[in-house]
This record gives sequence, structure tokens and C-alpha cells, in this order.
Amino acid sequence: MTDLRQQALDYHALPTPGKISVSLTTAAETSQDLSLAYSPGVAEPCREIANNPDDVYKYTGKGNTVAVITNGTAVLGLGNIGPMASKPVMEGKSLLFKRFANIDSFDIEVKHKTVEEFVNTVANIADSFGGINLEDIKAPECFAIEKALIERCKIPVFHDDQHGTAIVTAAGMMNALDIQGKDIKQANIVCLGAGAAAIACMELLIKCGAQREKIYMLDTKGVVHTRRNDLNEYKKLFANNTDKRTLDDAIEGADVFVGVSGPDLLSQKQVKAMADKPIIFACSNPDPEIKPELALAARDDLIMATGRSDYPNQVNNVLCFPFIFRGALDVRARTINDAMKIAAVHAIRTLAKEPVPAEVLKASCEKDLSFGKDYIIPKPMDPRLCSAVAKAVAQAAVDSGVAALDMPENYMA
Ligand SMILES: NC(=O)C1=CN([C@@H]2O[C@H](COP(=O)(O)OP(=O)(O)OC[C@H]3O[C@@H](n4cnc5c(N)ncnc54)[C@H](OP(=O)(O)O)[C@@H]3O)[C@@H](O)[C@H]2O)C=CC1
Ligand SMILES: CC(=O)C(=O)O
Ligand SMILES: [Mg+2]
Repeated sequence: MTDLRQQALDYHALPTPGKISVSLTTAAETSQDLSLAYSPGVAEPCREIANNPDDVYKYTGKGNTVAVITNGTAVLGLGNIGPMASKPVMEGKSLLFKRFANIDSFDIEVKHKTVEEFVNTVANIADSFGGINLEDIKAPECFAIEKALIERCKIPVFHDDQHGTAIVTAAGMMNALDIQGKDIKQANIVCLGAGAAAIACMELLIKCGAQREKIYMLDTKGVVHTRRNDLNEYKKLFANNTDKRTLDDAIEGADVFVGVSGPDLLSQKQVKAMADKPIIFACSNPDPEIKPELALAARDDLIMATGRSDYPNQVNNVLCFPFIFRGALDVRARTINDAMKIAAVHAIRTLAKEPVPAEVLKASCEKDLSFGKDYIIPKPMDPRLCSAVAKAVAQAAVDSGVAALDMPENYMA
């Protein structure tokens, strides 16, 4: 652990502080270059854009740039550590955008007092970018923030912790249920956490066939039920008319556990109390609700996933956000709608059933990977993710009428 700590600190500090930098896409060596890049030449594209605002996509990097924006209130599972302490995570998201989908990205950490102030700040700078990826903003504020920004911005606004997580969770869950021989409509689901990720994951699982009344959601006060009078409007949608009050009560006989809450909250005893062939997605980062070695020591008929890169089955929004934005940007979608999200779910889950190329095995330090209990979902470094997910998303955007451009010819061929 100490070793990982020092390695991680060195990784971020060396050879230069941070993980990303800006690079030039055009020549800037000679006076001639500068007279085009800057004065006087730069005035020409300015005039064009002033006459035709859409030309901003032709003459600037806007169309391939996403802002990663946070207020630092729900940073991984570390909680409300503030905007500056969140910056390594946000630079990390920018790194992932560039590495996996060749999207340029800036991280923006916003200090604010009210939701309105945050929304105004983001809305006022939104036109600079092709899309906005909201990150690590806690519930319930995240819901009002995303809604207001979608209404005010002409570009896609996507809260990754809600929808990126939900898309990947749904893809992995449908595959895991298939492998365990369970029907999503019959599955008893326990969701530990009732925040951004939890609400969105459960809503999307319901769109995929899960039954709302078979979902037991828990927050820091226990089971979300109809006799509680402290529930916000989002939790209320999951309030069960039940006598179950604790995780011990809810986990008894459950088929599925989804953890989007915090570290070490699920015990081996609770794992043993689940139904035959259970599925555990312990997705809290960096430390899951239960460590895989503990869960697998409790029983061997389970499918286990975490949000981390160092265990099998990484259920993490990195499998979604770079690629959903790639597809959205390439057809200039004005929003990311349900059709695009569902298209992403199916593209991700289908890819897990394909043979895994040698380069992916090498990058994952694996000898063999094939669809099954330890491989329910693709690896983030699988280059086919970009083409498969972006293509499905772009097509869904075009088909659902939210794209300003046609599907590019031979897109991702
Ligand atoms: N693997 C992945 O891709 C992702 C994982 N996550 C993980 O999910 C977790 C939550 O993130 P997010 O939804 O954005 O954060 P939020 O702050 O929006 O929500 C956190 C939720 O967890 C609940 N919670 C916290 N501690 C406990 C506890 N001891 N028992 C029960 N519930 C608890 C909170 O309860 P209350 O409402 O009472 O405060 C709240 O409902 C983080 O650990 C994060 O790393 C998030 C996004 C993606
Ligand atoms: C993965 C991620 O976005 C989170 O844990 O918050
Ligand atoms: Mg996050």
C-alpha cells in the first residue's frame, strides 16, 4: 500500500507536475506562421465566425473539446474534499478523454456558494466547448445542476457519475445476470448508496427491465422506505413499503448488490446471506464496499466486480464517457438522450462477448480473457470500445433527431 502511495505520488509529480499538457496542432515557427496564427491572420476566422457562428466548429478546436467540470463535493468515495483536492481526478478524466477517444479536454474546478452560482458559471463559459462532462458533484444538488445546464446549454451536458456509471453498470449487470442464469425482471436488488450514481444506476436498470419494487436502496440512515420523512424527491422514487430497515434485512436473499456508497460497508456474513449465484458490484472508489478477496472467500458462486483497474471486472464509467462524447461530438448532438445511453449499454455489453485481441491481453497483463464470471465487461484499454460505442451512440443521435450532422461516411470503419 505504501509502495502504491509513493508510486502514485511520483506518477503525478514527475517528470512534470500533473498528467496533461496542451500541444499545438499547427506550425508556429516563422513570422509567416505567426502572421497567420495571430495578428493579422487570426482576424479572418474571427470575421467568419462573427458572420456565421457555426464556423466556430470549422476554425477552432471547440468541436473536439470537452470541459470536465466539478465543485469537488463527491470526489470518488473521498467525499466533499473541495475543488482543488479534486484536481488530480479531473486531470485524470481529461487524460482518459485524450487517451481513449482523442478528445481534448480541460478540467475546471469551480468554487461556489449556491447551485445558481455554479450553474451560472458553467452556463456562461459553455459555448467555448463541444461538450460538458460534469464530475463528482454530490446528490441531490447534481440533479438540479444537470437539469438547469441541459436547459441552458446548446451542447451536450452529461453528469458522468450519474449516466456514465449507470450505462456501464447496466451493461455489466445484464451480462452478469445472463451468466448467473437470472432474469432481471425477477432479480432482488440491493443498492447501497442513494446519491448521484445510485439513483441513475437504478433508474437505468429499471429501463433495462428491473422492477422498481424489487429494488431496496439504502443511504446512511438505512433502507429508503415509505415511512421515512427525511427523503429528498429523488430518494422518494425508491421508497419501499417494507419493514426492512438495515442492510442485514435487505441483503437476505438478494440476487444483486450494487455499492455506490463508501469503503468496507458489506461484510462476509452479508455476502453469505445473499441468494444462490449472487452478483456483487462494489463500485466505490478507490476502496470498494467489500474487497474481492473477502467476498470470494465467503462464497465461490458469485460474480464480483469493482470500480478498480487492479481486479477483474472493472465496472467504471471510464468504459463510457470518452466514447459517448466521441459519438456525440462527431454528429454534433445537442444533447445526450436516453436512446444514446441505451445504445451505449448494448455496444459495451456486446463487445464483452467478442474474442479479446492480443494487444488487449497484453495491456491487461492477462494470458486469456473470455466472456464469463471474470470477464463480464470489456477492458478500458480495448481499442474496439471507441469504435463500437461511438458508432452506436452517433447513430442513435442521428436516428433520434438530436444531431446537427449526418452520420459521417464510413464512420469508425
Ligand atoms: N465505479 C464507478 O464508475 C463509480 C463509482 N462511484 C462511487 O460511488 C460512490 C458515491 O458516489 P456519488 O453517487 O457520486 O456520491 P453522492 O455523494 O452523490 O452519494 C453518496 C451516497 O452514498 C451514501 N452513503 C455514504 N456512506 C454510506 C454508508 N456508510 N452507508 C450507506 N450509504 C452511504 C450517501 O448517503 P446519504 O444520502 O445519507 O448521504 C449518498 O446517498 C463513491 O464511492 C464513488 O467512488 C461513483 C461514480 C462512478
Ligand atoms: C469513477 C468515478 O467517477 C468515481 O468514482 O467518482
Ligand atoms: Mg466520478
